[in-house]
Amino acid sequence: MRLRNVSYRYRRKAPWVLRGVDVEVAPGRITEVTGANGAGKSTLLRLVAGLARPSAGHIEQRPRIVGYAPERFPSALPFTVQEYLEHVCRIRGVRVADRQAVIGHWTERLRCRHLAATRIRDLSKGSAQKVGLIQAFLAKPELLVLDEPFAGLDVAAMNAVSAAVGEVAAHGGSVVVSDHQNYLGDVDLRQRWEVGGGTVSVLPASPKPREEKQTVVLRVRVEERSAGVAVEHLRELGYDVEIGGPAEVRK
Ligand SMILES: Nc1ncnc2c1ncn2[C@@H]1O[C@H](COP(=O)(O)OP(=O)(O)OP(=O)(O)O)[C@@H](O)[C@H]1O
Repeated sequence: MRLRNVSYRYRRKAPWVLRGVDVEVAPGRITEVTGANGAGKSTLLRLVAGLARPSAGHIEQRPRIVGYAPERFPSALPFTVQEYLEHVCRIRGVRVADRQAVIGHWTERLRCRHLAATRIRDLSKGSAQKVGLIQAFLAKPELLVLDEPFAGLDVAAMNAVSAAVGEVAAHGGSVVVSDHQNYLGDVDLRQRWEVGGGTVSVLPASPKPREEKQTVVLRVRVEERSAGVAVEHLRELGYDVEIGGPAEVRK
C-alpha cells in the first residue's frame, strides 16, 4: 500500500495538516508513528485506515481487511460488550460458526471475558480501550492501524497487545501504530514515521536498547488438566514458561 503525494486539511481553507506525504506500507512490516502533540499522527492514521480521504493525492492498494482502533474508543455505545463484538463480527464478515470462538479468544487474551454482559458505557476507561482494540483484531486484519493502543492499559494487556501486533505482522499483515509510550519496543519494528511540520519523514527504527530487566521466577501450581491452557495464556502474555514434572510440582 502506498500514500502518493497525500495532503490533508479538515476543511477548505483550513490550514494543511499534512502536505505531500509519500510513504509505503509493506506486508509484514510494523511502522511506528511518532511526533509531537498536534503534529498530525491521528490524522495520518485515519488516512491510512481509510476513514478520511486525502484532500489531494491518493492512496493505492489498501489491503481489504482493515482493523483500526482509535485513540479514544467511543464509550457511549448502547450495547453490551458481547453485543458490540458480535455486531463487529457481522459487519466484518467473520463466519457465524467462528464468531463465539473469535470473541472468546480475544476477550480471554485481553482479560475482559467477564465483562461480556456489561454495557460499554459502564466500562472503565481501560476496559473500554481493550474492547476498542479487540474489535480491530477480530477479523484477522491485513492492515492493522492502532492509535496509541497502550494508553490506559495494564501491563498484562500491554503485553498481550504487543504480542498480537507481532503476530499480525508475522502472518504478513501490515501494522501502523502510534506509540508514544514506546511500548512496542520488544516487537520487530521495521521503520518509523516521524510526523512534523506537515510532512512525514521515514526513518529506520532504531533498535531499542534492550534494558537489563529485573526478573523474578514465580512457581505457579495448576491442576494437570489445566496446564496446557495456563501455559498458553502465560506465553501469550509474553512470559517465559518452563514446565516442571509432577514430582517437582508436588515438592
Ligand atoms: N476534527 C478536526 N477538525 C479540525 N481540526 C482537527 C480535527 N482533528 C484534528 N485537527 C487538527 O489537526 C492537527 C493534527 O491533529 P492530530 O490529532 O492528527 O495530531 P496528533 O499528532 O495525533 O496529536 P496528539 O499527539 O495530541 O494526539 C491539529 O492541529 C488538530 O487541531
